[in-house]
Amino acid sequence: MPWIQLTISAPEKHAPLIGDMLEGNGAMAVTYRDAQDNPIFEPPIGELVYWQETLVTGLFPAETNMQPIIANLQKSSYFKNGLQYKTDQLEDKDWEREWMDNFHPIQFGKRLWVCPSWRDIPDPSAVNIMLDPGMAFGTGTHPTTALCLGWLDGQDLSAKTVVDFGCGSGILAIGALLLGAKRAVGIDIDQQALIASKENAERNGVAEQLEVYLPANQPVLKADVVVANILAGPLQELASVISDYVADDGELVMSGILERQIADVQAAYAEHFDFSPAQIKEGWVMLHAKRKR
Ligand SMILES: C[S@@+](CC[C@H](N)C(=O)[O-])C[C@H]1O[C@@H](n2cnc3c(N)ncnc32)[C@H](O)[C@@H]1O
Repeated sequence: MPWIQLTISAPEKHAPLIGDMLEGNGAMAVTYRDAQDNPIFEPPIGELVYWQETLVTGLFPAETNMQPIIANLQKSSYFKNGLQYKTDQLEDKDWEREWMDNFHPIQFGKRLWVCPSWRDIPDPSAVNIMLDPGMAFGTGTHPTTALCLGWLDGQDLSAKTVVDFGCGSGILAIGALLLGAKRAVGIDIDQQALIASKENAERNGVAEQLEVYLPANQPVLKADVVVANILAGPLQELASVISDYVADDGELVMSGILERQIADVQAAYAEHFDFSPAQIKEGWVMLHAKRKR
């Protein structure tokens, strides 16, 4: 399927919100790059802090009418000095190549590395997730995935059962299995994500321990750890479904939340969960909670 790629130059601190706006307008995937390393726009006249700009790129299906989306962005107060944007038509193979060029091994916490399957492993003695995200979300480059991986890295997951709600590429479920979990269940509304998760699990030798499901078929079970990196809206709508997966002494980790959405998400879970202080990275939030006793 060919794609339209919309690339916007945004102030670094607003980049997550711009990415959120692109997703809210139908982007299938959003990536972030430092504008200094990837200059494609002329610096605005008189603008001395160009290096603080981030290139936010949204990938849209080819049939998308981009004009209303661009008009919406132009109205936003983030672009009071003018919206700098560029659209390109992309074939699947170009998108894949773009990912491949921009995706390098990254370390999370003390033990965990995410390594693109086509690159060399920097530290063979580490816990290495070999990953090829395909069209599914989840390479570790997004702050929400990074926050969840960092949390998983700090846990003793030996023999634990983990539910990865919104599994995308399977990165969190596979990371948990490689860190010692005995069983992981990935759930996603996107069939491509389930395929990518299974392929990545094979690549990492943990396919037998990972089951994947569409929500319509999701199993009934209690998990020691539930990670849900989806957006604040679905986290609130699915509060009872997600809560039901958490065992009595289990833990819940949620991300995909913006700072201004913390209170609403916590309120949806407050009856049954006690929250630790929020962890924040580049405007994105990870919430950790334990079931109330
Ligand atoms: C932000 S990505 C997270 C992927 C991966 N877990 C990670 O941490 O990088 C969110 C994923 O949740 C899925 N998703 C969105 N809404 C969902 C829902 N209501 N139920 C299940 N999955 C959902 C999307 O298809 C997407 O793959």
